[in-house]
Amino acid sequence: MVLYLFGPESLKKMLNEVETVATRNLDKWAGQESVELKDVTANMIFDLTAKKLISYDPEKSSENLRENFVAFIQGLISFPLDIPGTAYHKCLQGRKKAMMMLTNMLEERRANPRKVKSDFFDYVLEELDRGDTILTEAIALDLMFVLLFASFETTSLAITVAVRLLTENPQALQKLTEEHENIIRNRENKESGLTWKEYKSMSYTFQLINETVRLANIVPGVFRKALKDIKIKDYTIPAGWAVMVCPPAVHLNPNNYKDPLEFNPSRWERMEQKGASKNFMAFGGGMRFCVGTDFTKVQMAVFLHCLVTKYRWQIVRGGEIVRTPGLQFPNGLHVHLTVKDKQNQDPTSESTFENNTKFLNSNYAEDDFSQEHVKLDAIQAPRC
Ligand code: HEM
Repeated sequence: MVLYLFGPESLKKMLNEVETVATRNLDKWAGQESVELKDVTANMIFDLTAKKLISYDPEKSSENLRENFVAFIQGLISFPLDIPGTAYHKCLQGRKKAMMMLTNMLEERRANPRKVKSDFFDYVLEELDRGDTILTEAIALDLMFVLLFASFETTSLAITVAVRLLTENPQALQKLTEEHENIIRNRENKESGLTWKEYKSMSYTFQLINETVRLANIVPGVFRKALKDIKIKDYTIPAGWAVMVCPPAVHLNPNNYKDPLEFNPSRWERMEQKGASKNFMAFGGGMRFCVGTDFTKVQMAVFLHCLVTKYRWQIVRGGEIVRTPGLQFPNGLHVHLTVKDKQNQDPTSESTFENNTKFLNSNYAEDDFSQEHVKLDAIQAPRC
């Protein structure tokens, strides 16, 4: 069912819409003194996903659906003390309010069914009305909640990490910019939007996305249950035990990745880039492999295409990373964006990098990815 929304056919149709949304937003942000990238990209992605899922329009709604998800996320891993003021209480309240909004929408949709299916809710309703379905209303509402929650926080974090890494790595930015400028250069009609063929040709971009999520480790742990006794070296995990798999332990292991703390998108040239493997599980693996992987890649690739072909940027504030244990930018990543042509300056030019490098050195010389890995080691200590 989820493939109606995030399968290849649907993504092909969505490509131009994703590009229009990214272009419109970047254009708006470039007119401002600075924007906090994590927040604005989360907003952008939430609005697009919520429109596709439930035709949600923040301009027309009296309630702020995203606010409830933000409260939910902030208390997701917190001390379970349910009294007003605690993160856990806000988390429960956020989920309750978001679920209430979704339930009301479902009831309203039931009362006024649409003739033409136009969003994911319509497919869910059709499935619910089938006599032989295993889907219940409660599961359907949970699914909508999970899809909304999983879509915007993860991808906006990945975009923000990618921009920070690109800022620190001029050669990678240069290579990425060349790939995207070539796409436009080789086009017959320079004004036309991205095609699926062009999207599929972005080989360096896909390497960069893999390298970003490998280092970012946005999901620090996934859970499984041992269905039978499992022997690993001299240990046995008894049947029935819960197992927490820590992707960072795999992604930062020098036996799997040479110089694992180094941001080196080109390392993926010789590696399998799709799906999951025992050395790459940023999107999980097996039966529960992330259903939003392709959607995320479309969003990231298209956003980066629009960014590097039309804009240059400078980090003006924030950028520090902490893990609680999920990756966070506690002070955001504030960037000043300018349209390239206006400045008549290449985004990879010396002065841009000098400015950014000066900023990064002065503001978080102590806080680079290797610092984060120290923190990650602590998280990984009790790993299986
Ligand atoms: C950078 C972006 C993303 C990352 C790093 C990520 C990571 C993951 C991981 C590690 C899992 C596996 C959990 C497990 O194995 O137990 C997962 C599952 C899932 N993801 Fe994502 N995800 C991303 C984007 C998205 C998006 C955009 C959506 C939806 C629009 C999404 C929806 C889901 C859902 C529904 C599952 C559960 C699948 C299942 O249990 O069958 N994710 N994701």
